[in-house]
Amino acid sequence: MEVPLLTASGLTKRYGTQTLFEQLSLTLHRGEMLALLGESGSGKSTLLNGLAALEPLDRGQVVLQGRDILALDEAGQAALRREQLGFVFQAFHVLPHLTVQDNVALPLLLQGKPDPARVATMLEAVGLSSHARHLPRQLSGGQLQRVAIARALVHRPVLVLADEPTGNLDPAHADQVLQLLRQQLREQNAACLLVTHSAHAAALADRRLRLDGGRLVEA
Ligand SMILES: Nc1ncnc2c1ncn2[C@@H]1O[C@H](COP(=O)(O)OP(=O)(O)OP(=O)(O)O)[C@@H](O)[C@H]1O
Repeated sequence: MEVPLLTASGLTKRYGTQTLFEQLSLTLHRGEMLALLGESGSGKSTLLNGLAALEPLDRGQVVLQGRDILALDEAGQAALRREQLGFVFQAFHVLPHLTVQDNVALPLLLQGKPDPARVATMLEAVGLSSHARHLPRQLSGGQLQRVAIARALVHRPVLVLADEPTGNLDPAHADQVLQLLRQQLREQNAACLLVTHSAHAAALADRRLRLDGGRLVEA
């Protein structure tokens, strides 16, 4: 059996006396898209952010390609996020004053590895070559979400963390964005953890887990 890309174990998060989840385990393999479902407030976003050390967990280990993310110091975690992770959120986090191509180029610039050819390839892949020099305000919601996907993948991350990436989109555009994400993951042999309320999005994943009462169950 192939070694998992990511192995998380013992994940525990409490707010005061409330235990959001306790002793959760999770594995992800390369090329895999795993959907994370669960009611509002069940802790999906907290878990997603916890895996990337964007939110402190009370306990747990998150081993990505042999390295325990939570055991790294802050600089080490930031470097790992920059180099190995890609993020897609519902609110896009597309920077309003940068053109589409500059937004997509950002992860490469942050690593000191500018690569205009790679940016052009990603814009082509998401069907936005003709919008390269546009500003975000000139784009539709679906187009913005495609910018976010291009940016999340431009630096070839091994793991993409996506939190409701289609939450703002109509079904046709949601489907387009998800298919695109899938295709890009496959091409790069990367994995994706996809937090979603959408049954349709979940159906496109390889595997589905539900966070329910602090436990992860097959969905
Ligand atoms: N800083 C905080 N202090 C106390 N409680 C918090 C804090 N942050 C989040 N919570 C609680 O943790 C719970 C889980 O929140 P989280 O955003 O992870 O849920 P979710 O499953 O992603 O929800 P949704 O589907 O609505 O986005 C919520 O009940 C929330 O109120």
